Amino acid sequence: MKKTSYPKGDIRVLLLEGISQNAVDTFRAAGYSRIELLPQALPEDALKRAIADAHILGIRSRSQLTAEVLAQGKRLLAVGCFCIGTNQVDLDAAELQGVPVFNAPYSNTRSVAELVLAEAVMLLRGIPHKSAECHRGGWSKSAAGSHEARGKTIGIVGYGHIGTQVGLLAEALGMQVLYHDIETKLALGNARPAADLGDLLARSDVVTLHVPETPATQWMVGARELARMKPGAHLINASRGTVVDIEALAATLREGRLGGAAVDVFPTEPKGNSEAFESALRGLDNVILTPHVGGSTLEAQDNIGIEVAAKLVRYSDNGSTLSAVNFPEVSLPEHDGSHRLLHIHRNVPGMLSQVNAVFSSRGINIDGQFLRTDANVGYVVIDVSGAGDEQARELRDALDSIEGTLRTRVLY
Ligand SMILES: NC(=O)c1ccc[n+]([C@@H]2O[C@H](COP(=O)([O-])OP(=O)(O)OC[C@H]3O[C@@H](n4cnc5c(N)ncnc54)[C@H](O)[C@@H]3O)[C@@H](O)[C@H]2O)c1
Ligand SMILES: O=C(O)CC[C@@H](O)C(=O)O
Repeated sequence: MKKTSYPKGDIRVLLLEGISQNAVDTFRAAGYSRIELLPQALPEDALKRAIADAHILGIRSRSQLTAEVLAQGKRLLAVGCFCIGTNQVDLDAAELQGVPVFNAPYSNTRSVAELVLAEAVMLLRGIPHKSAECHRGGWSKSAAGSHEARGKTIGIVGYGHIGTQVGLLAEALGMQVLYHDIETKLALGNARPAADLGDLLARSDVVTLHVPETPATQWMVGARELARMKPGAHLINASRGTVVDIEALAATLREGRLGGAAVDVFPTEPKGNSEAFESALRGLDNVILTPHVGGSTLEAQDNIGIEVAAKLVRYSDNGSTLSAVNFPEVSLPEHDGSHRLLHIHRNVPGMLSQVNAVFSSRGINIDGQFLRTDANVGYVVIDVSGAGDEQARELRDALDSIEGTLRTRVLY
């Protein structure tokens, strides 16, 4: 294990929102010891205080890392979202602060897909309503409104990692699979693209949403879209709460136009398990309500813990930003020389020549240099041999004084 310039024992890792113990174990195995694991998200003020002391911050979907919150993270090196979605982080603000953000793009995909398929079957059979009646002492043994999934059409909006898995599972049950995506997607199995969203809504018995939260997906299913769905069809949303207009959905369900719905995500979600859940959908028997647990299986959380912690360790130890969601991606080899320096800067012309001048003007030969840029930021990693620790610190200070520098580190 290469010794880092900043001792690992001093690097503070703060993990919020009940992240898996596997993450802690991964950090410990890599030599990190100052790890704090909290079961809940923090309110804004507490989050601002906590981020001020953290070098590495791990969150899930509840912690809102706005530009204002991030600005308190003066020591912050990296953020890990121990989930798929990264909409809770102001990614541009993080990047311009020199902070890469990592996530787990696949580890809970299967968990979401399994839940969605199970909900599709339950809704097609009218089980939520029947179950609620039984709980009240009722007994409506009847086949009316109960359907097999076989032969029915499932319409998948957002045919990405989760959407394609849902499609494959649904096809195994004998369902017809239609999908709509803004990108051209390879159809798996016998799935077929719909002409557009309206076409998908009009032809599906079950519509399931698997898009990310973006300006284009905000309220993408409202009264107009619900009106285009087949009478008696079902809607499933396990994507993000801002994708569906919940009031419009509740009104449509009350009118009896749709058969039912399963909703896992909401425009406003409780910050923790002790906060009350409010929604216009509460009390509707034909709606399955779940507390944002689509990806919450032990299998998924354990895998996510390892995956994201490993990415954070790799960045902290080695400088690699491979698979960061907001940052130029650099995959770095191990380096046997004396020092590795990181320079993160605004992507403006002339930066690299100024960086190189810092080394050439001191007669220091560069062993290896790795540069990647995106529209906002450039990330350059410089490996050198033969420089002493004192000289490495002096090089860092010289790099720091280049105008447009966002962050500089001597990694080792
Ligand atoms: N409920 C949960 O616990 C849970 C768990 C995991 C993920 N999620 C949510 O599910 C979302 C999807 O996850 P994924 O891994 O499949 O993501 P993904 O990026 O693999 O797939 C998303 C797909 O949506 C498409 N898309 C984007 N904008 C669109 C639009 N306006 N119209 C149609 N298609 C559009 C993309 O092209 C992409 O194919 C995540 O962004 C996350 O918000 C929720
Ligand atoms: O675990 C969470 O809080 C979020 C789960 C899910 O919405 C995701 O984006 O992966």
